[in-house]
Amino acid sequence: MGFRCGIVGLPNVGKSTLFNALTETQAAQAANYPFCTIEPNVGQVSVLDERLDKIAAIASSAKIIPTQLAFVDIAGLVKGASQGEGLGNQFLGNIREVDAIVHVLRCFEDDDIQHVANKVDPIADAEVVETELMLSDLESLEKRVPAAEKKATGGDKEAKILASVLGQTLELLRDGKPARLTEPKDDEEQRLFNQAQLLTAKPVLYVCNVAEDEAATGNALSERVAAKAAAEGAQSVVVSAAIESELVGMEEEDRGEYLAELGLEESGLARVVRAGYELLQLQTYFTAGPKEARAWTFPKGAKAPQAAGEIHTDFERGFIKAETIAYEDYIASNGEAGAREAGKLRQEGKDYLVQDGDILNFKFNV
Ligand SMILES: Nc1ncnc2c1ncn2[C@@H]1O[C@H](COP(=O)(O)OP(=O)(O)OP(=O)(O)O)[C@@H](O)[C@H]1O
Ligand SMILES: [Mg+2]
Repeated sequence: MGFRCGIVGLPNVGKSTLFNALTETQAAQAANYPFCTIEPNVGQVSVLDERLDKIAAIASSAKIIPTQLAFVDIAGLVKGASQGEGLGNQFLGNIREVDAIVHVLRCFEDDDIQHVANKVDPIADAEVVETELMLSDLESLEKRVPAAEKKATGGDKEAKILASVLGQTLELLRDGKPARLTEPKDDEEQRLFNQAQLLTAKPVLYVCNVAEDEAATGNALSERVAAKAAAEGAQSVVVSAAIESELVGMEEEDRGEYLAELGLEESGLARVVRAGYELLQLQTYFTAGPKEARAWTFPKGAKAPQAAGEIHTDFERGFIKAETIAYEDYIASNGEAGAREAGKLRQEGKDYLVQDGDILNFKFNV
């Protein structure tokens, strides 16, 4: 099971256009009318990483397999969703299932494209969506906190911890602040907080969808979004979904030329994927051999057996050790044989904290 980023936002802001470009398919129907998307579409997106190409060149790998991140195109959310308005509850349910939120904000003017509030204002738009998510969390905690408090008076230890941490969250929400700002006191509080699966606890990336000629510079609207993101500990990127959807159909060469013409160094999608990866606190390790060089995703802070489990559950179950080469050492020693000679190939056990960029070879026995 992989990590999933849910693309959310008001209707008709460019979510499906972005999703299609991301997944390089026309799987999601992008059209100029609100509520065009009802069932969420899921797409796997490759995470580009130049380290993988370098490793593959050294190992003379026949195949290169990048790691992937899943994006989900969720239907547009409107005011009143928490009360079941629009396609309300279904949307909130879809959002609950993702690990991070990619919030698309319309930052382009175009009289031909209808805006549900008839005005382009990304800050107001962002607040509409956030308010719905906060109301949904608030409603759920208004029930759960008193229930936990009642159980706690009966002597239930876990309920006591739950009441303490979610009580703090409830105060924040009543103050109009997202659950994400909760500060659990210890690991146990953190665990129970995570288990509560609140919508506003999820990390957020704002995608400012600008007009084609503003993709390189952003505009006054995207600057306001950037300021909002900074104040909330969220992130933001400037992308023109219109450009991205044009890039998809192009040959590699034309693509480079077109990007240069627009004053862009790389496609906005690469930045969205990278930001999504960071948002989820994900890191990458590699496996390399003549058959293939492959990147694998693991959550930051994972130990060797858990990272091995990303390849196969048997690797985790029967884990013996991991032969490990740090990325810089692998490059400097020109591959595994050189690293071994230079004493840079380490034998690591089950408590090893896997580092971003590690080249690993797992020994296991089942
Ligand atoms: N940067 C942009 N500049 C101009 N037009 C754009 C831009 N991004 C998207 N559009 C146009 O806006 C319209 C709506 O896009 P899209 O269908 O992707 O919205 P959506 O957010 O998925 O809507 P819904 O919530 O209804 O599913 C489309 O006509 C699309 O071509
Ligand atoms: Mg859509």
